[in-house]
Amino acid sequence: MQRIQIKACAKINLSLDVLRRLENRYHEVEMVMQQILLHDDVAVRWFAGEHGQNAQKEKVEIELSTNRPYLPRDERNLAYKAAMVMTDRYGGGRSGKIRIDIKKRIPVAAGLAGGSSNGAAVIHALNYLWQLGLGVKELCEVGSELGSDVPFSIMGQAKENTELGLAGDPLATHCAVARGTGTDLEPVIGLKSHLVLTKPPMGVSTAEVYQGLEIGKIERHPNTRELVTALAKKNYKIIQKNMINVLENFTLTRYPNVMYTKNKVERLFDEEAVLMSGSGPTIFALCRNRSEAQRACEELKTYNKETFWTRTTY
Ligand SMILES: C[C@@](CO)(OP(=O)(O)O)[C@H](O)COP(=O)(O)OP(=O)(O)OC[C@H]1O[C@@H](n2ccc(N)nc2=O)[C@H](O)[C@@H]1O
Ligand SMILES: Nc1ncnc2c1ncn2[C@@H]1O[C@H](COP(=O)(O)OP(=O)(O)O)[C@@H](O)[C@H]1O
Repeated sequence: MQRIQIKACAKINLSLDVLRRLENRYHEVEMVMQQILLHDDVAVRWFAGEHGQNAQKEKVEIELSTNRPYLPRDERNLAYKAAMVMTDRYGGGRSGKIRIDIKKRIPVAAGLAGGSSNGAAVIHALNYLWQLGLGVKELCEVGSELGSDVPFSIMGQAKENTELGLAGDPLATHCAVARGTGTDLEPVIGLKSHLVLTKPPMGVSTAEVYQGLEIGKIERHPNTRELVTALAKKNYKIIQKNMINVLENFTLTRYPNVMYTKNKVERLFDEEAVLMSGSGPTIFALCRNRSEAQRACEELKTYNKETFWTRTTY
């Protein structure tokens, strides 16, 4: 039996712009995605079965466990689905069992790509355990079959999980500009910051938010180029000025709980350093140091149980 454990990190969107609705009901976006240290632990074991003639008859079995009993443990789980996609593509001639154990910390349906990070981790794990020798570009291509956020998770995990041997790959990065449907990724210099994240006790459907968005009525768009330059120059004033998420207005208006949380966080911080991540409902704030993040976390925990202090990865 061979085993690897992967740090499946969450992401935040430092900016999120929607440019247009596409014919396939997806949307063309332009966003800056940043990996954060808050992570799930994804352990993957490969029990090789018999080789030779028997291998033809046997196939690859997949088994999954998680500490969140309400999550599916079959192909509806992105980690399980990732194992299926990898088996379809690269499992030919192999027989045995893939055992996936997920210890979740990242809140679910939160705008933090928790599920995507689990899928990405399984793709990395099987590339490693099966010694496929695939680079980040090829792994991202597999990941894009699972979801729009999966390729970024693959790039981030390649940087953070050095034991995978891919940290030097040109596409391994903590931060990227995402274009197209979110899978066309350009590595950029990221943000070094402590953070507090807080999620009201509800989930948000990404599809509902995109479908509900009225693109013509968006009032403020982020300037992605300006944001990328500001990140490279560590110009926090300009970074904060461009921390705009065009999905925020829809989620805040539709869910008063999220609006309430955002107002609470804004009262603790400079308003410009506070933003909703992805389609929500998690609200994050940039903090000056760890103790500020810890203090804010204590305070916000009294409103939302799912409140964390963490930092970006860099
Ligand atoms: C909004 C973002 C920002 O990073 O993240 P989350 O809030 O989900 O974390 C992403 O664009 C979400 O990525 P992800 O959650 O992987 O989306 P997918 O599974 O690919 O798609 C879910 C649904 O969202 C809508 N969708 C997604 C991506 C996109 N560019 N346009 C869309 O309209 C589609 O309706 C799709 O059916
Ligand atoms: N491994 C997983 N972890 C979390 N959610 C998962 C997983 N697999 C499938 N899901 C499903 O995906 C949906 C979105 O999950 P998640 O990735 O946490 O949200 P978001 O994209 O908003 O960050 C949830 O409704 C959940 O049931």
